[in-house]
Order: sequence, then structure tokens, then C-alpha cells
Amino acid sequence: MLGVSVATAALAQRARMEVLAEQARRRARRLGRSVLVSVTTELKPRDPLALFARGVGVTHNRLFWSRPADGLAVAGLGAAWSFAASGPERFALAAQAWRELVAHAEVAADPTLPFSGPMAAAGFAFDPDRPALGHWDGFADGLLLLPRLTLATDGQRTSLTVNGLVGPTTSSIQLHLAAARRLRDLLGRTWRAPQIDAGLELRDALPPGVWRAMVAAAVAELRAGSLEKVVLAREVRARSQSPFDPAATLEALRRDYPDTFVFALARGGRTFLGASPERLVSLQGRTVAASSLAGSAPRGSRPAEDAALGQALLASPKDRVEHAVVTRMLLDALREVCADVVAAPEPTLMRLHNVQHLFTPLTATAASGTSILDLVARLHPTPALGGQPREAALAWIRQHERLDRGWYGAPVGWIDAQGQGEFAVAIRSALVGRYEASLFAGAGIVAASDPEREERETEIKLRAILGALGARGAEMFTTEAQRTQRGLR
Ligand SMILES: C=C(O[C@@H]1C=C(C(=O)O)C=C[C@H]1O)C(=O)O
Repeated sequence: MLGVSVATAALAQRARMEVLAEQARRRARRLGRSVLVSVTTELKPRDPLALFARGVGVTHNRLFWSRPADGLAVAGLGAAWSFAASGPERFALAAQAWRELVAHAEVAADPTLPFSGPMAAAGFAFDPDRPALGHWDGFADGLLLLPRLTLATDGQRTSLTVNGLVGPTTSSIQLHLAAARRLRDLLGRTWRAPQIDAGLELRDALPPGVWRAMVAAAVAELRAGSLEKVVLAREVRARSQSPFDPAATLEALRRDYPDTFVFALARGGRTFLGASPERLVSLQGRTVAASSLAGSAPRGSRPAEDAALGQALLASPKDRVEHAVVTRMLLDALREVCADVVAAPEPTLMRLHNVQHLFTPLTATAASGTSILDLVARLHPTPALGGQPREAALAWIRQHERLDRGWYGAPVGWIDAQGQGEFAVAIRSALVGRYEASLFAGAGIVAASDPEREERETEIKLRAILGALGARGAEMFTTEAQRTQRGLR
């Protein structure tokens, strides 16, 4: 089947949904709790980002996830079920809640379709023990969100999934169906990304110079020998004259950063979004893939300059140390729970529009019954975002960084009914409100780091998201030092 129209799919789904709902109702009575019903059908190709865009103002929860270079994209609207956890056990609590939900679900899915069956989006806080500063309300330490409606494509085929809960006494399936129908009506509408015309005003969350001083303090500590590496982040606040449009930003990100994970989770008026080049971990069957990504250099404007910068990065002892710390930690952590753990022998370059990185892919075989969330719990935070040794680095960050990372730098991704899934590290990201956005970027600090160079590195990393939010020309320079140099203040 090449896909059918929305109307036909809706009719087929309604009938199937009602049959399953009746079975679920009986099961719910027996179990004394609600049971999930999930139906997936094939649709004619359409763009999930358009559904994400159209859902604004219609539902509180919207999500988007894609790997543009692979043709993969998924959008979800509404919440058929959600789960929030707090504290350090947030991964285990989320894994258990999800296992219990799907264990008794009534599912009609076609495994040959992309993202078939119930699929929850998941996001986590970087550090549940951080000092919370407030603007991350609604983004729990751990959040699972099963949309009422999911539209997904792998570039070849497109699937539509409707999810709903059936209670033991009264059935809420009618309500779910009505809500899903309302959301499904949005599918037919056309959408074109509007021109982004922002006019941004930027300022650092910390007073000028304070970030560099903090890096200098970290370097002193690293040279004293108690730490091997610590990653320090900056927050830059952007104010726009016209309202931000997250869907337009996602469109720009997928165009300019096709080799990244382009993601968004909108909760009411605020959207956490980004284009991360860093896969934390994926699990497909028993095959595990992870990546070490650390060590950065700018892109050159001409091919020869670009190649020279890349070669210098590959040969830089400081960057090789930063990188090796991450690869070693990933190898050790995966070996505790997986077989056949292999890392590429040497890092290669990952080249993105704004920056190039040292990159080492890793693969492994998981024990059967492993959930992607078990792997996430073990790997987060890697020393690409935390440091080494992990606990000492986290303590240093908590004490000195003076910002609330919230979900920045933390796992974001999805999990399916079999416990398979994929998580990216939420970098190159921002928390976007109507007129205000908080952008985040960090850099790995080792004993050989130089504060000014590290600040420049965060600058380059910030450009991805700044450009996609509509910054132009001079607005791309976020640091006081850069603006002064260019006579911009
Ligand atoms: C911390 C960030 O990026 C991480 C740090 C890198 C580095 O220090 O070289 C490179 C890639 C990422 O693992 C960020 O983009 O905010």
C-alpha cells in the first residue's frame, strides 16, 4: 500500500480503535487500572513539521524529532499519557512507568512502518541536584510524553498513530477519539515556514568577564590535579521584537544542519528545541550505537583553510585529551552491560555548518531485555557535558557555573513499546518563549585550556541556534569582547 488519504485512514482507525477499546475495557476492569490503546495506519506522505506547526494554540504538548539527512521525522500532538519524575532515580522511574503502561496495551501496529505503535518522547534534566532557577517550570527532571497523535516518516513511508487510555469503569476512549479527530483535522492543512524576521537583542546571563574568570578558576583546579576535565556552559538571553516561531526555527535548523538531530518539545508557551550533532545512545534490537564527540574547531571560509583547521584539530594534544576522556568513559560504561563493545580506532572529523568536532563512533550488543533508558541512565552525563571524574566535575559545576542548565546537555529522545529508541544530547539548544529565549553552549575544559579560546568556542557553537532564531550579522556576536572589538558597543 502506498498510503491512503487522511479520511480513509481515519475511518479505518476508528473502527479498529473501537474493537481494541472494547478489549481494553475488559482488561482494564480485570486489572483495576487504565489500559492503553494504540493504532497505527499508513498515510500518504506529508511533512510532520507542518503538523507540529499547525498544532500551535490547539494543544499544550507538541513534539518534533528528526534526522533530516536520513529522511526521518516525527511529530506528536497532545498527551494520551504522561509521566513526570524527579530526583536522581528519574531514568529508572520513567523506565518502569513505561514498561507497566505498554505491558498491558492493546496495540494494532504494522512493524514495517516507521515509528509504528506507541512511542513516547522523553526528556530529562541535566542534573536533578542543581540549583533550580525557575524558568524550566514544566520541564520535569524526567518526562515521558505519549502523544494522542503521532505522524512519522522515514522518507519512504508515512505512519499515523492514535493513542488513548481506556479506564476500568467509564471509558474515556470517546474523549480521546474526539480529541484525536480534532488534531487529525490539522493534518490536511498546508504549511509553509514563514520568513524569520527577528531583530534580536542579546545579553549574557552572567556579567561580562565572569565566565572567563570561571574558566580560569577551573583551569587552576585542573592543573592542581583533582579533576581531569570539566565542561562549563554559558547562557545567552535573546529578546526579539516579533514573536519567535519555533516551527520556522526548526525548518531553518533542518535545512542548515541536516546531519544533526533536530528536536523540539513545546509545553504551552515555551519550547525547548535544538539541532544536536551528538547521539548519546540508540538501541535497535540488541544493537547499541553511541558516540564520543568532543574537541572543536571553527570551519574555514575557504576549502584549504577549512582543511587546515581540521588537520590542526586532529593533531591538537589538548583536544585529543578532551576527546579521549569521553571515549574511555563510554567504553568502560558500555562494557559493564554490553558485549562486543567497539570504538573506532582513531577519531575522525564531524563537520557541521558552523563548527567541526572530533568524533568516534562506538557500537555494542546489549543483553536481551535491556531498555534504551537503562543505557541512558548509565551513560548520562558523559564527560562531553559533565566531566571526569563524573561526581567531582558535577559538584564543581553545581558550585561555580551559576546557571540552571535545565534540559540543556541532557538526554532527549524517544522510546518504543519494545524498549528500543534513540537519545541525543540536547546541545545547540534553546528554551524559547514568545519574545525571550535562553540559549546554551558549553566547552570542555582541561588543564591546557585558555579561557578566551573557550569563550570563542561557545560563540561558534551558539551560532547554529542564533541563526535559526533569526539573528543576522552583528547579532551573531554574543560576547562583550567580540562586540567591543567590532565597535558594536
Ligand atoms: C557542550 C557543548 O558541546 C560539547 C562539547 C564539545 C567540546 O568541548 O569540544 C564538543 C561537542 C559537544 O560534546 C555544547 O555545544 O554546548
